[in-house]
Amino acid sequence: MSGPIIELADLRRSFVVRRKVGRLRRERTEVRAVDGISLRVEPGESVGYIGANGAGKSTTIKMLTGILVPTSGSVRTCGLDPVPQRRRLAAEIGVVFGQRSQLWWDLPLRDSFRVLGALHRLDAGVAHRRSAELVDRLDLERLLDTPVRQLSLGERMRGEVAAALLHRPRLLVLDEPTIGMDMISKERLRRFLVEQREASGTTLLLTTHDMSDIERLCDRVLVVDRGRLVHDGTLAGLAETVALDRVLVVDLPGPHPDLVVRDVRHVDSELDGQRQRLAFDPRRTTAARVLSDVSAQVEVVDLTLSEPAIEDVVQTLYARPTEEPVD
Ligand SMILES: Nc1ncnc2c1ncn2[C@@H]1O[C@H](COP(=O)(O)OP(=O)(O)OP(=O)(O)O)[C@@H](O)[C@H]1O
Repeated sequence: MSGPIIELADLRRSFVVRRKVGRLRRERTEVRAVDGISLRVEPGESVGYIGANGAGKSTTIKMLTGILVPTSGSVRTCGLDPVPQRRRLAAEIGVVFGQRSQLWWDLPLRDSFRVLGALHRLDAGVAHRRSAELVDRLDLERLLDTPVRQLSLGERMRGEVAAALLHRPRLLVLDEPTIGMDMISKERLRRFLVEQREASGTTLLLTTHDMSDIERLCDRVLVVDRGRLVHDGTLAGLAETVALDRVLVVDLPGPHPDLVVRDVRHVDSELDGQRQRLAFDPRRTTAARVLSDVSAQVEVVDLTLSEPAIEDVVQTLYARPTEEPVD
């Protein structure tokens, strides 16, 4: 099938909530969770869908996966109307929710894969071959007989991703896939997703609060604010629009006065200057140049480079007074 994988046109979803006003009165208020979003995602794209808490990300995902009916506008996923064609859509998409499991808590992973294969009506031989391949690639072999509730978060998420890919969906939707995971588990999962995309051309749509997920996985970033799309472009384009400083943290062998480096703002020092934070605008200089200038003054024993948090990027974007929604 050709055509876009996701197509939203003026999509809206409101909720009526009852808010307490004063001590006794309750007032009905309309929350516009998604407020007129239009976009297309083409096959093979990898798209990050980001925004602050309550921006409308999950509501959008629920509509494009058929969990929630839109108030108005249209949504097509893999050419299908998600709610009425939910069963057909299930064959085309895989969904992973970081905070919710699609696996059976008391069953070993192996059995969950069997049940899912049957639900997708896969031939037993095909299901076995596919799960064996995913088990191998996601390093799940030694965990197959462990009940899901006994798995660590990172292990369970690898199981979730395998489960979501068992039927070879064209679109994989990941809602906060790395939330709560340690660095090594996050990196492992990201590497797998990059490989998956290269090998199978799976389209990825993910929401995350972790900038590194976007950096490693997405070539396009959509930013949503109060139900409206406020950025659609590359991460580099977003960084340029927002122009947030990056921060280089350097550890020195001993106490040291505050460093003075060109194109750098000294943020703070700890331990009598043994650790110093240096902020720089990536459009004016690079981490390599800052490091080289610091090394010319003093030995650097360790360093880390921190990226702006998604919350900061998004907040700065909203704070721009001339910003108009793109749709
Ligand atoms: N079932 C519901 N009933 C009432 N209000 C809802 C419902 N679901 C979502 N909302 C409201 O809609 C808005 C958008 O919520 P949504 O969960 O889509 O945000 P989000 O961007 O996914 O946030 P987070 O990053 O915190 O997951 C919020 O104000 C939320 O309170």
